[in-house]
Amino acid sequence: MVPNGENAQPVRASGLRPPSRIPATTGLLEMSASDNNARAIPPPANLLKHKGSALPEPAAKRKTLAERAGEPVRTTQTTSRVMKRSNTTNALRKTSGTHTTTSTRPASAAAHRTNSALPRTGSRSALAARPVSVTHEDDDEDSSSSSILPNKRKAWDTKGRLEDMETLYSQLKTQLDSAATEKTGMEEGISIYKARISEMEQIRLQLSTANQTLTSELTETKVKLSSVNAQLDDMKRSHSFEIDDLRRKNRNDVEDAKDGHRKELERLQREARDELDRVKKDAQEEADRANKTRREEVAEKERELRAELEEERSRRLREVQELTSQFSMQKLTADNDVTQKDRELQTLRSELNEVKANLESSNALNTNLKEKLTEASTNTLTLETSMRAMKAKIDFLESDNQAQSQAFQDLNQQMLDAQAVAAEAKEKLRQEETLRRKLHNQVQELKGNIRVFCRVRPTLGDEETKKAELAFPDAETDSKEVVVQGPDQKSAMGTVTKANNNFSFDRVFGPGSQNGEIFDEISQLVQSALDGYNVCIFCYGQTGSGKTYTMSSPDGMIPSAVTQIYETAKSLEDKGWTYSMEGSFVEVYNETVNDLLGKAEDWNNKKHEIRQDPVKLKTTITDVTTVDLDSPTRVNAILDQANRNRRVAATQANSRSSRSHSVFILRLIGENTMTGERSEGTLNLVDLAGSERLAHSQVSGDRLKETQNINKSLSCLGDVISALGSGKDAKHIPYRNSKLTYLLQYSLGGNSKTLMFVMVSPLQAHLSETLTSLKFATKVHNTHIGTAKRQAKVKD
Ligand SMILES: Nc1ncnc2c1ncn2[C@@H]1O[C@H](COP(=O)(O)OP(=O)(O)OP(=O)(O)O)[C@@H](O)[C@H]1O
Repeated sequence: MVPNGENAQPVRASGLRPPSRIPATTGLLEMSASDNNARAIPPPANLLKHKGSALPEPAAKRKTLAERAGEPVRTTQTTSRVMKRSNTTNALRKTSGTHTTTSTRPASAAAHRTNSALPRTGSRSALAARPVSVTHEDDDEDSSSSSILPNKRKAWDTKGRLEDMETLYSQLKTQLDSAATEKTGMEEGISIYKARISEMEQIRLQLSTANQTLTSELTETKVKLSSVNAQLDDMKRSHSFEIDDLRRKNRNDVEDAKDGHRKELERLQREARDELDRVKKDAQEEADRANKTRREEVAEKERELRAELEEERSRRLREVQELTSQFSMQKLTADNDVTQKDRELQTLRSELNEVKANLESSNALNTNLKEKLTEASTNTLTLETSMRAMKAKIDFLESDNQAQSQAFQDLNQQMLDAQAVAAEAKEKLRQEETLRRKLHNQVQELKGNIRVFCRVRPTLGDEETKKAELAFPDAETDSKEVVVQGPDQKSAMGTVTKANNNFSFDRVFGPGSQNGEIFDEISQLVQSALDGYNVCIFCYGQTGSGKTYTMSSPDGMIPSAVTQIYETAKSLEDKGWTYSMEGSFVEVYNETVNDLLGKAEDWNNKKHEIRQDPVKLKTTITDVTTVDLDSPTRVNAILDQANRNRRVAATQANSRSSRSHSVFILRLIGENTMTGERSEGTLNLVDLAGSERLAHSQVSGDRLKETQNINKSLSCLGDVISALGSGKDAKHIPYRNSKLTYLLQYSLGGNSKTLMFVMVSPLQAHLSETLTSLKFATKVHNTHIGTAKRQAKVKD
């Protein structure tokens, strides 16, 4: 419907015409809905994003009119609803008497104005005029508006159908009007934008003018700055010139002053030299004069002295001549006296010779008489003896001949009896020795073939204050127990307690024990070795617990054993036994056998192999040095040699004794010439490497290898002992798992006697290792190993 004159609105500032009015009957409802919708529509997202911008945003993309016209009915309906809403709003406003000036501003322009810098007037009206999205209310509305047309017209109701057509036409018209209005609104928007652009252009021009002004100011300032810099440079230059001048002047002054001083110095030196020369000359002249005077004085004095000397000499000569004449007179008198005395002396001598001759002849006579007397008494004695012999011969010849021969027979019988008794006694003695050996072995067996002794070393130096709590409850009686107070233990209640760990062994030696006392206990085992058993005594314990002290010190087990063996062998000689003793000393280091009596330098080149003889139950090591122990003192030389070699092999961080096992092997071969018996025993004295368990993670390289090997060999030793204890067959004992156990194969187990010393350090710091060692020793102590067999046989 074309807007009529009544609906024409006054021309607003924007120049837009208001939309045509629609009937007021539906206007209220429409207004509410569209108004609400307008408020409910959020600003487009791109507007929110650019809130801060002062420039107008381009219109949101919307469909062109042509596009909208091409859309189906729904689009048309929407457009018509918008138009209706606009009209309704305007109608309402008109009714309420409110005159708005910008009620028909295009929705897009109004929406954009929300964030634009343009003046905000009538935004609400503009929103009200904006097309809105379809709602359910709109749907209702559509249905009510479509009800304008009768749903069904009779075919013959041409008039009615014509009315419908008209109605549709009027609606289309309204729609076209509305599109034209919208177009006008958009044009108006464009003109506003243009105005705004020109405004902005003006601002830009102003800004560029301001910019130019500022640029020119900046240029001016720069120029000023450069002139100031130039001035500053000038000042600097002039200042430096001044300084240079001053320096030059100063240098010149200094040089002048130096020159002056040098000249003055030269002058003074010259003067001093002249003065010196003059003084020297004067002194020389003075000296020459003085010399001359002195020489003259000396010459005068010399002349005087010569005259005096001449005078004295002539006086003395005169005196000598007088004395010579006196002397010749006296000499003459004396010569006369001497001649007279000589004559008297000759007379006396002849008298003396005469007396001497008389004496000699009387002496010779005396000797002659004595000899004759002795000869006579000897003759007398000889005669007496021969007379007595003659008398005895006469008596014997006169006695009974038969009694004589009886006495002879008795004597012979007595001698035979004595020999028989002696033979019987010897046999008894031999039997007793055999019995003693048997009984000794029985006693050893009763004690068990593996025994464990514990030794606690004393504290040394300042260690007294660092002691752990160790007690020996039965020290006065059996000496078999040791109690070790464990580390602090915190209970759940927070109370701290210390547990007592009780250990019991075959014998416990406290810190006061001496090596001699300990040897008394093991001497029986040494005796067993002499009797033909294989014996193994080893010391187990952590580094510094006293293993080497117990084994190798001068009164330790090795020297004492050798001395005992030597003494016993000597005493057994009476019983028909002769012994030979051979010793070798090896170390097992990193699963390699080294000869401690060889040369340490050869250790890397010489390989020693362990060979087992299962028939003779004998172990030998190839290429190892064997020493005949023909005297007990020889053992000291052996120990010294071994120590020297170990010192050579030791490294800075590694004392060899703590990191290797040493084995002193003593082979004892006894033969009894009386009985034909033969025995072969071996005594192994082993000083094990430090048993402290080092964590592999703490070490690397050579030290790691050492640690692994020590740990391995000690655990193999434990395995062998426990396998022996479990009564396994010899074939299943893991001797081969380490060089140490393989070396000791025939000295550990059923065929031998074993003694283990567990060495204990008394220090608190070593408490944990102490407990570990004692627990290991307890396991060994609880092991029962089968009966030992003697390596003895009767010679063929
Ligand atoms: N019973 C003891 N009486 C006096 N001193 C002792 C005794 N036992 C050990 N010592 C001393 O303690 C120190 C350590 O002893 P020793 O060298 O024998 O220990 P170790 O266990 O053999 O150590 P390593 O494993 O390093 O060879 C030495 O100085 C030694 O003289």
